[in-house]
Amino acid sequence: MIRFEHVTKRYPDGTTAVDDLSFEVAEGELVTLVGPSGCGKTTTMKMVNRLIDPTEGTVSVAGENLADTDPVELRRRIGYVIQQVGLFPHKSVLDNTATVPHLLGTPRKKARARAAELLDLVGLDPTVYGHRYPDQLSGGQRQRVGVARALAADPPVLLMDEPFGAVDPVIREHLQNEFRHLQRTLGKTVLFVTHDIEEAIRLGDRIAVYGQGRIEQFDTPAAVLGAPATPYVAEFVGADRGIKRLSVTPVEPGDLEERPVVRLDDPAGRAAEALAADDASWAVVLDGEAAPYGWVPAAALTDGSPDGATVRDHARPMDATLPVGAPLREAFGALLGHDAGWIAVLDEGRYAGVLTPGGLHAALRRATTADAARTTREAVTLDTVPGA
Ligand SMILES: Nc1ncnc2c1ncn2[C@@H]1O[C@H](COP(=O)(O)OP(=O)(O)OP(=O)(O)O)[C@@H](O)[C@H]1O
Repeated sequence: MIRFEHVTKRYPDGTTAVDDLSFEVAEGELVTLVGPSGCGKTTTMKMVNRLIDPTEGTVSVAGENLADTDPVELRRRIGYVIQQVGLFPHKSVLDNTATVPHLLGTPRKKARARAAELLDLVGLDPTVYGHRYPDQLSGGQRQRVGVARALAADPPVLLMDEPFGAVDPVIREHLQNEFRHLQRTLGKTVLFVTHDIEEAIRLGDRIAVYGQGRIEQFDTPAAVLGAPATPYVAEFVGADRGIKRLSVTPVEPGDLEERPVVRLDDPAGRAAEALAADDASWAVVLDGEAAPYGWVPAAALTDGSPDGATVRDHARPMDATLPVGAPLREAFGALLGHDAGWIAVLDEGRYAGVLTPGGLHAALRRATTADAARTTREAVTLDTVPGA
């Protein structure tokens, strides 16, 4: 959808901001450009809406070479969200959001109706906020209006330059999650600039890690964290990259441990025999619907179960469960939050096994091996991206 081919940008003073850059963003993909200040991220982004033209090379969007386009017309087709939002102070939130469709010729009433829908979509009730002016909003609310406005003309491509940089960390994470969800729902192609590796990881389908004027690695967050292509990337993503990887690695069925399973209504004696046969000290207890109820220690079943006792009489509830596919970070949090040292995992609502600290560790190792294999195997057609 967005394609850079051997693009170089030299400013008149001789600064080479971007040096022979080649990469491609697929349709519907969200790519984050991350790197330290001055490495050329913004210059890259501004070449997509022709706020800057390349010195050499070609930038194209949907197959169209941008050198052949009218910049003003192009910008109406490409949404642009920046940190300083740039809302018109004298226009209401609703009119700010309706600006571009109105410019494009949509009748005012229709443009406003669409604007109201978009405000709703970004979590601002149009009946409450629509008639306010930008200075009557919080920073986070202004950013939301910025996103709504960028979406108003329904552009296939969105460019976002540190859009959430000015809001506090809690609101920021909230906006990131909402935006990610919105982007997936709407299927927009997004190029997103940030200097924050956490943000890049949280949002990106793929991340381009910038060194000076060039991309050092272009890959999925899991691969960048699991197999940094260069020492520079390893340093940039941080010594705690193992921890960060917990956020981007999902729990898979193969990570789970099998435990003996008993039912709430099983006779205690029979359950005790089943555990003894497995030489197990505890079992997972499922309810009548095969959903996890909790666990039962073998000792409780064997010690003093009167005739007629069932597992229910000894079972201990444990309400934390996780679905297959949940990020390991969530699993780790759940493990730490419950004393049990394991957590029941569900596959489409049915009990699938338990995750233990050992399983968590194995899952991380699995992800590393898979990433390493993938990085060498999956050739990326980009000839200026080392390590890809
Ligand atoms: N108009 C200009 N004239 C000369 N040099 C420029 C100009 N604009 C940017 N630069 C230089 O080009 C390099 C890349 O700048 P750019 O704004 O693309 O970086 P960035 O990665 O977006 O940085 P930041 O995160 O600080 O915004 C920097 O060295 C910058 O000083």
